[in-house]
Amino acid sequence: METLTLQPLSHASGEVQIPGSKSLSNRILLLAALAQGTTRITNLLDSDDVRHMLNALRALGVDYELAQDRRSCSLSGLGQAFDASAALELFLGNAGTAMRPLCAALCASKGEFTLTGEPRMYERPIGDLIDALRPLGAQVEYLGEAGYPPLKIQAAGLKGGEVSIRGNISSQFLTALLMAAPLAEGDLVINVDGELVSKPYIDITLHTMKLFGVEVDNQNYQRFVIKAGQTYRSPGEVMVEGDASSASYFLAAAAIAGGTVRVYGVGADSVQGDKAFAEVLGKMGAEVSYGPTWIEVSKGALKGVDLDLNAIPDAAMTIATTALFADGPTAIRNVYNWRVKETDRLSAMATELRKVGADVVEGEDFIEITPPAQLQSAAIDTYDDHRMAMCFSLAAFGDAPITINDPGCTRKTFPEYFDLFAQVTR
Ligand SMILES: O=C(O)C1=C[C@@H](OP(=O)(O)O)[C@@H](O)[C@H](O)C1
Ligand SMILES: C=C(OP(=O)(O)O)C(=O)O
Repeated sequence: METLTLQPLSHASGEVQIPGSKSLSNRILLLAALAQGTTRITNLLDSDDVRHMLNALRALGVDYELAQDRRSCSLSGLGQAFDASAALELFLGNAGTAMRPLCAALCASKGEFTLTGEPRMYERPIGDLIDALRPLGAQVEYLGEAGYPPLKIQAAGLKGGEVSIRGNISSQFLTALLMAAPLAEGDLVINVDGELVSKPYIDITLHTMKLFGVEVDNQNYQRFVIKAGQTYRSPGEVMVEGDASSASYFLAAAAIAGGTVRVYGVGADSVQGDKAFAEVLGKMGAEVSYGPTWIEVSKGALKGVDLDLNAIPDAAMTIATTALFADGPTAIRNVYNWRVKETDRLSAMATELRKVGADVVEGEDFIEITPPAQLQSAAIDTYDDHRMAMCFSLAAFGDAPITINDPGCTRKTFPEYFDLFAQVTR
């Protein structure tokens, strides 16, 4: 296994151009494929999750040309749902933003599709989405455990109607249903059953659908109405915003170490909920300013916070390691679904924070972190979770070296992370 040892760091400053958003890249690619017309996409993310979407679209007969650096793409939309004459198997890695939305869009298409992925994908639930799709006519078979991929879809389109979907495990189920809705034969009414987690990701979905010409009547995130007769139409050119979750590591580095870091590509105008990460750093005591397309953070004396971070589950992981440098304990609450992401993130986070000396309470849906007087040197296991690798790079701001096991796992969303981190912390 590859490892990377970070010697103790004391400084972070500079400017970072943040690569494209995973959430936006995969939504834009899917809607561009379904839309009428050609879409020219710039600042596309080049990472495993996006490659899985691109490979699936190619197999589904979508024509596109990628630039050599894979960061811009010209894609000819089908102007309709997918239609495959031969049975297809699509491998989607561990990309939730590919598996869930493609599953719904394929149910609304024609053909026989088998959706596979990495072993961890087979432990990540999808049953709530399938339960919502079946009353609309979807024929889905679980090839392994019920409620989980791999799946076999015998697709013959979706009818309209009124359905309920549970939102307490992943917002991606609702996102998937929303994006497939215009492909259904009639009006679709979606009722959210119970709590909806990760709500800002629904805003990203509605924003992207609107960009492609589809209006959704959002009734307080509890009921969504999508009128039939709407078709996705290409807006022509689309630029993908920088990834707000990827920005969090650099902003946290500035808050911890001193100096000033400005990230470009994501700012006050961003549609991504994770732009609010910097506000959390502000509550911890950092100095924060926003421009339309940038965010800047400088050091303050950091104090612990006690916050519900359900709305920003990805960036919340960065708060967990930033908490190592606060004066006093930090609690991150209402993050049960950390358990069903790339790994069980509550358990992984607790285990690795203890290795550097923190005192940690792991609850069913929360984590409390009391920082040690001095961080200990440790080899951090990353559990094939890009965010474990990235957020533990911040532990190197203590006085002891930190080894990151399998740093290459950042390829899921941010292959060049450690190079950029080295530039900012040099
Ligand atoms: O829709 C999206 O793009 C995402 C939604 C979130 O997942 P959940 O809704 O499962 O929390 C987030 O953690 C994931 O990285 C991306
Ligand atoms: C949860 C994540 O990914 P996915 O899109 O696979 O759900 C993540 O990137 O932190």
